[in-house]
Amino acid sequence: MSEELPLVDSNITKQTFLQHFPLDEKVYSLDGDELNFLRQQTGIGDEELLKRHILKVQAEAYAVYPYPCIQRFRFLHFKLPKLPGYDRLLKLGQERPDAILLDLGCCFGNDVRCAAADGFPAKHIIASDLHAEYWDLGHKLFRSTNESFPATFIAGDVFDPAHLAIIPPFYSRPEAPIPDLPTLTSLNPLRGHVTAIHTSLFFHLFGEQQQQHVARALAGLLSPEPGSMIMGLHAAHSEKGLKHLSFGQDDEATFSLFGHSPESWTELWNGEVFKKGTVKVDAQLQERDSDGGAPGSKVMFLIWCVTRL
Ligand SMILES: C[S@@+](CC[C@H](N)C(=O)[O-])C[C@H]1O[C@@H](n2cnc3c(N)ncnc32)[C@H](O)[C@@H]1O
Repeated sequence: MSEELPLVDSNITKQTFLQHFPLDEKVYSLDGDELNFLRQQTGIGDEELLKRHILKVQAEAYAVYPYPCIQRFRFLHFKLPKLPGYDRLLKLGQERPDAILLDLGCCFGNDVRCAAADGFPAKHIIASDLHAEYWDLGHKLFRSTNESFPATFIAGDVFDPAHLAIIPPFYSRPEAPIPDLPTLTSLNPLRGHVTAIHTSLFFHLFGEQQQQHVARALAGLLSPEPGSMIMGLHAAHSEKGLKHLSFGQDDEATFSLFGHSPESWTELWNGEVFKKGTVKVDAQLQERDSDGGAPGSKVMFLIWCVTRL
């Protein structure tokens, strides 16, 4: 298994996360579409009861691993539905009978649950994460079962070749047939068959070489059909490199975060990962609230989509 959170300096440990990100009801926020979605999915109409339900599941998830995004309730907030390629993705789900959507680093899976509610066939959705517990907690959070939300979950480490090995991208249809999704135990049999891959708040967990590794590994899964896409958002920089950012509720520690710029991210996908000219890369920076810094502090996020031409 890879070591988790290699982005943080080695002196920052799980213990340090717990110290700097104590669970705190005050950072709870849920409104608009996300509140309505949670109400609809859970059947809990009362806002206070819903909040108690969420806090209970959050505490269980935090005990699995104390990700700042769990402490900051990011698992309730939509990422995929707000990405520019989302409508195209839903269309692919409707138009391609064999369309498959993969969410990598899915955590509770709120984004793919929204895609399913918006019409992407749930049986054609694969979600994957290092921690299977998060997926189970997703069922608890959304009060669902494998029957009511029949997406396939596959636990695994993205750096484990037995789960996801690096192979060159496909430029013609793979010979191997599409596997029976519910029987999958790793991502490898999906090579060349995945129509759309979503991965948010994920790449920034890793350094430069690991980001390149993940990009190559995902490229080998993507279908060669024009329009197939890989998309997501994560913290990045206006210039490629390592940056020291303050860390924790009180900004008292620092950590270094490797980030691509929109230009270097585009070059990575169009030329290094895929043959130049075979994909279109949209990548733009947006300033957003930081999950890692003190409340109110901002970081740049890369919002991106790689589409097969
Ligand atoms: C910061 S969370 C983001 C979750 C979700 N995508 C979101 O946007 O809310 C990162 C997720 O990546 C998972 N993860 C971390 N390292 C991983 C690895 N090596 N392989 C697979 N998943 C990993 C974590 O368990 C966690 O659920």
